[in-house]
Amino acid sequence: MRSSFLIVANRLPVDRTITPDGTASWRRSPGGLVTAIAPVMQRRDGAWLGWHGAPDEELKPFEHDGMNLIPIPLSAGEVELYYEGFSNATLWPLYHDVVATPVYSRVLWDAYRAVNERFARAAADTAAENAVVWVQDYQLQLVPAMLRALRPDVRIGFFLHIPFPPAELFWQLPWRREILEGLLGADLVGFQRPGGASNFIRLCRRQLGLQNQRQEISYGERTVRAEAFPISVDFSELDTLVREPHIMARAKEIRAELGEPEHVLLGVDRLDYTKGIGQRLKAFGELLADKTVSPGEAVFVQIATPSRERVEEYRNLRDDIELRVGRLNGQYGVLGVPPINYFHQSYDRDELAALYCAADVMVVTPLRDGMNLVAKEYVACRHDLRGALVLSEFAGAADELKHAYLVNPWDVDGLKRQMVAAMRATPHELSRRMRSMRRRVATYDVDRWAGDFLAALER
Ligand SMILES: O=P(O)(O)OC[C@H]1O[C@H](O[C@H]2O[C@H](CO)[C@@H](O)[C@H](O)[C@H]2O)[C@H](O)[C@@H](O)[C@@H]1O
Ligand SMILES: O=c1ccn([C@@H]2O[C@H](COP(=O)(O)OP(=O)(O)O)[C@@H](O)[C@H]2O)c(=O)[nH]1
Repeated sequence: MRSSFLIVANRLPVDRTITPDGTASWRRSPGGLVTAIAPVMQRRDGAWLGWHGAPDEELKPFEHDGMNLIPIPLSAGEVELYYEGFSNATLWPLYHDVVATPVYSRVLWDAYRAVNERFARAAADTAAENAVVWVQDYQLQLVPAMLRALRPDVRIGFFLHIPFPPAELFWQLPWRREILEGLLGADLVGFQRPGGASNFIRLCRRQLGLQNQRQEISYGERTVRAEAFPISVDFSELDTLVREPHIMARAKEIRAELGEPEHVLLGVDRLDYTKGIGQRLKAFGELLADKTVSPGEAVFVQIATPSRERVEEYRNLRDDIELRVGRLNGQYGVLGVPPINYFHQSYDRDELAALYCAADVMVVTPLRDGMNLVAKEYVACRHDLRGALVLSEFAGAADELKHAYLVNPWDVDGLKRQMVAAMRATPHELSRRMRSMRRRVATYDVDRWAGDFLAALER
């Protein structure tokens, strides 16, 4: 059946997994893109095209949690070259300020182009006459132009969930022209921050010699708009969830399980080198070393969910983080009281909400991050106006959450100072900051994000 509203993303909201007894089941896909797009899709009629997380498997369209899902197959070779390769070993580090060295390889590029072509064809086959097609993220930057060539009647939006880098970095990419032309196939290109939109406009001028009037780029007969739309969370759903007795009880239980420390600090991230997990552990380790805090008085809970585990940088990162955790616990722990509770596991919404409620200080220290929904989720969960957010200036969320304890994660002393300030803040100070951040996230929630983007696309 054809749809008049399509989401096209690398991932579907669920991954197909095979349990040890051989039965197939579905598990929520990792990351913030799914967190944000799923509620948008559940409230609209339409279909979501994406990969279902299992290589070499062709599946029929199916319904899940009120969403129509259309699986796009990827072979094991394509997973390696397109997903792990060009998407996550080339574009991901390049777009995150080259915090790791990008791999430039023609073989990876060829796979990226071929998979983008498959997504574009699938979208062209599924879109109804004059449909709205909303393409998501860096894995599919060629789809807008490919789809336009196949279906000039449809309206095409594109949203980039990660930062769009400055021209000086983007310039490294041997296929910079092709990527820009791919994106220009859209009618509207959305970014997390205004800086991303202006980087893109500047590159279109420099690389392609195009003219623009503020946000509007003239491209042949068409005009393409480039604008920031900061993504957000389902504020009211989280705000309602954390008032439920089972979440409140679980939050209390978590503090008890941790030994009723005075300060619970929390980190929740995919195990990714952009997230600054090492930097925050270093800062916490130094606070233990100089006895600013003692084990038992302060406990750090770090959830590092498995991510892109076959990419070399991610494997190295895991070794590095686990070595650090082991060393710090070995050096400063006392029997039954490890200062760091580290989990390489994924948790569901209820457990995360309880953890957010149990944490006095949420520590979000990416070296670069498109938005960081974890920061906004923490704010949405703290209707008690307690809790402090330590937030990196390099996360998109820092534009909006100005009353967080803002940090430069490269500055260890600054990071330590802000962690201590957050731990020692008075209830009055905490509520002043939290109230203001909650006002922002409540107003600019995920519905507002999608509504603003789609309204701009329709204009
Ligand atoms: O699909 P994976 O390779 O397992 O990675 C998970 C997702 O990571 C990235 O998330 C980004 O989107 C968030 C929501 O906009 C944003 O808050 C965060 O800063 C980004 O890193 C990636 O962009 C997604 O495509 C992945 O699905
Ligand atoms: O064990 C976990 C850890 C994280 N998340 C969710 O994963 C998303 C992470 O999004 P974010 O924007 O912070 O970063 P990303 O992983 O997309 O880079 C958030 O919605 C978290 O609630 C989750 O469901 N289970």
